Amino acid sequence: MGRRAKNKQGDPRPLNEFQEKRDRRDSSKKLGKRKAEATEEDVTSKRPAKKLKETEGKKPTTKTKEGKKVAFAKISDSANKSALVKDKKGKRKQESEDEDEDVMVEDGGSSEGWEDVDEDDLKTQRKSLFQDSDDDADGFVGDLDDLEIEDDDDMLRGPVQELDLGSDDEEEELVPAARLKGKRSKQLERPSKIIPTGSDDSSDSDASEDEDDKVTMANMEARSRALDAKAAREAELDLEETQQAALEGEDDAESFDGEADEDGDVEDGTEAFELPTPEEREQEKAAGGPQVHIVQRRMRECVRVLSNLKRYAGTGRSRSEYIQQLTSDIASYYGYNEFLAEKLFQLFPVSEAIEFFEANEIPRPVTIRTNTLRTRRRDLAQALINRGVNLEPIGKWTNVGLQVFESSVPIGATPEYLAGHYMLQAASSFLPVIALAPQPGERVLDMASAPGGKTTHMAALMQNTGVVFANDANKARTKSLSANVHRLGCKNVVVCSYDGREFPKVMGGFDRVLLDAPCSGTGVISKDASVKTNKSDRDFSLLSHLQKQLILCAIDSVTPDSKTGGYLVYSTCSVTVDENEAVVDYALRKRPNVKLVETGLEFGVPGYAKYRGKTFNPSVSMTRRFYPHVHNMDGFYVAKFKVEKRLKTKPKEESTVDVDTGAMDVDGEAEPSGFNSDEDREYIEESKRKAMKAKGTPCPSPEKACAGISCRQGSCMIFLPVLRLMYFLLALITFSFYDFISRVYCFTIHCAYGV
Ligand SMILES: C[S@@+](CC[C@H](N)C(=O)[O-])C[C@H]1O[C@@H](n2cnc3c(N)ncnc32)[C@H](O)[C@@H]1O
Repeated sequence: MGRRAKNKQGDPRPLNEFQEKRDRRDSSKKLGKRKAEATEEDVTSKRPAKKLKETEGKKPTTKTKEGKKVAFAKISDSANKSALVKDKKGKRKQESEDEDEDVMVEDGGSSEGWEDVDEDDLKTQRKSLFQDSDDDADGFVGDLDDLEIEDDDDMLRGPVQELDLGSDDEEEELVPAARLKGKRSKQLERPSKIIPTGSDDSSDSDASEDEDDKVTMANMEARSRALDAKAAREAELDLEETQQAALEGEDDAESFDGEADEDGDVEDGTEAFELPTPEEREQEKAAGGPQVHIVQRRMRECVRVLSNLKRYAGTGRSRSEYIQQLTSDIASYYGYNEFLAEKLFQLFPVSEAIEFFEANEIPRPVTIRTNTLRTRRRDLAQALINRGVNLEPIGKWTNVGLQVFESSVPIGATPEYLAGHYMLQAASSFLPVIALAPQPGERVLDMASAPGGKTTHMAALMQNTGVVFANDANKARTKSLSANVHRLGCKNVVVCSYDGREFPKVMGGFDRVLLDAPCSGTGVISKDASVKTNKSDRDFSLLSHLQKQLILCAIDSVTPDSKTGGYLVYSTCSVTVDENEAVVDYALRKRPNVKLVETGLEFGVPGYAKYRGKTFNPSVSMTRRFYPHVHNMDGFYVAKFKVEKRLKTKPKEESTVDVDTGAMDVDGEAEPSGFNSDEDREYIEESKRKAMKAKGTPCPSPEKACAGISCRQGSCMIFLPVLRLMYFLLALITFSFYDFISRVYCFTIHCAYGV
């Protein structure tokens, strides 16, 4: 429930609150505690309509019991217990279906909680939803520029799948001989809903029993007594089970986290966990991969051991061996390639890493952005509610975002959508535009803009004044960009298609530039699971290199003389350090005329100023990271730069800087090039020369001909005049020599013949 509750739409925690929570977490170090906290959040993040329903004739005591039963079902280690719980759950469902509905709302994971919102609820919502504007918003959300309408159901289903590291037996029951073959996520083989529903098969059994044995006047009294006795027995069992669940829940939670309790002691009787031997691993492989429940148990054990290696590690085993086993199991359990599983695992403390991987299995909420060029959020919400769309403002941090919970119409094809009243857009995509804060009348560049979610947002903030150059290197993608620009009625947008690295040569002098860079997409794995397997070390190197080139060109496109701006925002939908902090740090080193400034975003985790032995510029902590498991939005990164006038001094020599800061370079080698100073000119000249050669045009000048061969621009500047002088002298000498010879010849002729 803890993780599920966290992934439920809730207010984005502001940075300080998030940090407080982290501090609390660090001090308590108990998953049990996290669960308790999450429960509180869960209650506060419930939607108004459901709250209304809960207060109508519900039995809170039963609700609590049910909730605990769910927890028990999840964490139970015994197959018998598990079966018992399921059986009993079914019975309870028969007794009261309403109760189940409440439980689901409370657990916050299931769509059923919202499926039967009736007219009255909708009316109540209509009245209350926007009366106090954003103030009642509890939300946080995900990216949907390319939302498939068929996926709506999935997107709306809510977070019901989760790694249940303590429910091995249930898993076994459902997938008896499931083995981890290949890279397919085992999440897919898990039940889509852990929370019991009204359609539970077992719920019917009692009914049929009762029907067989018909009620007559004669047996009525006896039956009634029997039913009373049965109810009393069940109540007793319920109580017993609830207490047991509470106890085991705590135990399991602690053993999952493997962390010490409040006194700093660990559970008594916990034994060391022995890793499988190489032979055992071979056997496992030969048998077609480990079974799901074995992997789950091993992951849980490794997490526990890593929390206190000294105490729980097997004899002679090192931390790295447990980490290796854990990342390998994460890779097979969630379907990642081992390289990426390890790369992402390294970003977080051990138990948080599991939460991150879990969150990637859950779709982020559906969100839309009101196009203020065409309508107001309140009017849009009303229009959509009238069409049967169940929605709510996203959160206080945006006054244009709406989260869609449920819709009886395809949200990407309503008349309002077609009329450009909104954009289907992930909440994370709002962030870089909010950070950039383009002003009316400015000249703005969106360097990598297709399909235009952020471009159209900027145009709206600028109230259709000034100009936004919406560029994208991919011509095909500029079609959807243009379509969106037209649909949303943006009149201040110019669409163009250049490689971003050609800026500012093609045009420059912008007040603000947004570089929403092409990236690996490790922040949007819940939307595109192919990222799990198709990214290699080389991809990250190439992307990081491209991002470094683009960011320098983006910086150079900003005019430091801007009266109102002079800003660049760099963003990615990736969580890796190579694509984020390393790129930002590189830009700071290569362009001494820029500095990082606060993004102005109210929440987000500070960027890494140090990471795995690398030290970046300390100001990198001003950048912001966003995570699915923390903010319930796509993984995202935002950095904001202020561009100032160039100083005469040259940027520090790369090698020195690398030694100083230990910052990462492309492919781990010396940085190949930026687009900068004398060094860059050489590369530019070379590419010009190549382009001219390709066109069959002769190279226009000796400088250009020699650029890119081996000489540097600086040495050419000295060498060429010397060479020219030598030619001149040689010519003079040659001329003088010929002149002398011809004179001698003339003199001889004159003497000999007297002519
Ligand atoms: C993350 S997407 C941009 C999303 C866009 N900002 C939005 O909000 O809708 C990155 C874009 O960069 C474009 N791209 C890739 N390489 C590029 C380059 N060298 N120059 C400019 N754009 C590039 C891709 O075609 C892609 O559309």
